[in-house]
Amino acid sequence: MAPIPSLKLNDGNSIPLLGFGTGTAQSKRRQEKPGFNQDLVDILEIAIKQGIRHIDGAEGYANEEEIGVAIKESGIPREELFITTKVRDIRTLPGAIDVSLEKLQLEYVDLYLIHSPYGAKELSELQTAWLAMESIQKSGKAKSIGVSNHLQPHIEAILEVATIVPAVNQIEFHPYLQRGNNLVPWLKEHGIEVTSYNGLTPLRKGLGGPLDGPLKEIAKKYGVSENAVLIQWQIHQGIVPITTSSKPERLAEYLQGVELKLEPEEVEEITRVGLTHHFRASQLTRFEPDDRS
Ligand SMILES: NC(=O)c1ccc[n+]([C@@H]2O[C@H](COP(=O)([O-])OP(=O)(O)OC[C@H]3O[C@@H](n4cnc5c(N)ncnc54)[C@H](O)[C@@H]3O)[C@@H](O)[C@H]2O)c1
Ligand SMILES: OCCc1c[nH]c2ccccc12
Repeated sequence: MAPIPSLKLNDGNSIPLLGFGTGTAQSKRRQEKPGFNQDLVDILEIAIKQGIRHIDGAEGYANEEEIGVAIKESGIPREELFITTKVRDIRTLPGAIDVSLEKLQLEYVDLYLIHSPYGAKELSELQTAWLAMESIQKSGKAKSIGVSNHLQPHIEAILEVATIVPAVNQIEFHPYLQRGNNLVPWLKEHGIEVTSYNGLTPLRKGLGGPLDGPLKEIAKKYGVSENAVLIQWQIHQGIVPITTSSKPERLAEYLQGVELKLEPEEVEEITRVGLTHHFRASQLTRFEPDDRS
């Protein structure tokens, strides 16, 4: 399979168009079987063998050690991988990166994110945190720096003091959460790329909603899975989906989504139908819950 294409970030670095998430699919497993998560190492190794090069981790997922082992065991040269981690508590910056790098057994991460703005009581705390993030990038411990779950006011506060514009904002994004179509264009105008999570919500908690029919039809037309269609729907808009699975066959479906070509009318139909509803995956009450993941 051809290498997964990349998107250029505002600092000149490139981010592969599909990321493998380590935060949610494995959380149930962690509760059932605490301790070193060999299942995560195994699926990461499979994902890397299948061509995935972008891994999304976080201090808060408590699995950086496993990611480090999988990277070492994959045998893939470090510079061919794109590794993200996130700081959980901004008050631990800039030292937190050293702890993460030690667990990951890495000299640097490709992308370091502030996991959430909500740990800050005042916007000034976010500004202080951002300056610490800048010092981390300057030290070479993170090639790129960014944020996650930040809304426009959070980023506006950061931009007031920034000498480095965040490269990325990682947010929940799917047809049923397009944020009134405002946040993504605003981020792009400011040179900030978007990586998305919960992108498969219409096929999970949103199952039973108005997108069921269109997704099924489009997937049938191209002989791919519906999640491939949703992945391409994001990539088509210049968004980098972060998704995951513990099932290798699903990873293969996701990869088909990277290569899929959709007609502009198909992308628009998903956008239009998705905009008829608005909810976060975590707060869904409208459709029948789906727990097949
Ligand atoms: N920054 C943040 O605050 C934040 C929050 C949540 C997730 N994340 C990141 O994003 C990653 C992906 O998040 P996600 O797991 O919610 O993403 P997702 O919406 O892509 O869902 C992936 C899950 O859907 C399941 N799935 C795939 N196809 C399905 C189908 N047809 N029917 C039913 N289930 C199906 C998979 O097995 C997997 O468990 C996480 O692992 C984490 O790395 C970040
Ligand atoms: O990324 C998953 C959701 C999330 C946001 N902040 C966190 C901190 C620790 C663990 C998970 C999260």
